[in-house]
Amino acid sequence: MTVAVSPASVQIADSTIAPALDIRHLTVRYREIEAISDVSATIAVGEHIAIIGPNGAGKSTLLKAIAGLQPIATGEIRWFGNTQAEPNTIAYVPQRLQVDWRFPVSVSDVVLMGRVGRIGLFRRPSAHDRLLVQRALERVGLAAFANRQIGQLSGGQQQRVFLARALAQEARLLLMDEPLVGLDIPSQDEIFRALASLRSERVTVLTALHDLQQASRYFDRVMLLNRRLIAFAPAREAFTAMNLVATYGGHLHLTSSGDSILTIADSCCDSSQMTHHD
Ligand SMILES: Nc1ncnc2c1ncn2[C@@H]1O[C@H](COP(=O)(O)OP(=O)(O)OP(=O)(O)O)[C@@H](O)[C@H]1O
Repeated sequence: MTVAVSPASVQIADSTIAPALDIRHLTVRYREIEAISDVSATIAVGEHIAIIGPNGAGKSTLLKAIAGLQPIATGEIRWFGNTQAEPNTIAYVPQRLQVDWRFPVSVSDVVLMGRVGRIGLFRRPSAHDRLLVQRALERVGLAAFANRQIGQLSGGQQQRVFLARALAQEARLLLMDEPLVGLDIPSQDEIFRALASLRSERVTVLTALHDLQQASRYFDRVMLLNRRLIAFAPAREAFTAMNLVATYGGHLHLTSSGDSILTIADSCCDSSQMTHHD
């Protein structure tokens, strides 16, 4: 006997899969400063999300809270349906300036650190671990740099080392805090290529960004954040003049030509000129 599976029953099965992240009424404070206020968002497994907002909007704070590095004041985060984050499943790539690049370790050592959670601190890495390190370096175009000290790399290469570490970790959730700051276009492209290759493995990606054009080109949805969540939608829907003014406030000058071209000069942000062109 054959059993027909209707599209409706397939949908029911799909809807039982827990989202990668379920953030409910999240508020994070540093003493009296409320860095994030009542943020709620549900992110599906495999989605790639750009977090957009001016300096001080709470982008890093949100990423750190999701990484389990920042205590939550009120609200809740569920990771793959669990109320506890499982560290092995999350890779967090901090802002470049937060890393001590003089630390005397090689590129492959840094990438191998991504395996520590899986192999344990005091066990030797296996051939499989080393293979994963090599593959991760190949994926970000750095195989030839495996034995270099990390301080001897360019900014773009250093950022890619941390992406390779996340790949070697085999994380299901990748959090990157402004990975493109200070990188030239080829290095940025290399990072986007590596991120794109994670789609086939359904790795969920959240990246803090300043460039609206890149957000709309490379990400499924964008979060517009300024302490509270202004919008969370595909870029085409989220990047309305009203939402952008709510996000960037008085620092924003909008010019538009037709419906789809926005030019934003934002004196508060690292990038002095941000553009969004369809
Ligand atoms: N460790 C801290 N102690 C006290 N206040 C902090 C701390 N970290 C961040 N803040 C404050 O929290 C708010 C949000 O900061 P956060 O770094 O999350 O913003 P951001 O959007 O990532 O900014 P940027 O684009 O400049 O990195 C800011 O007002 C900031 O000054």
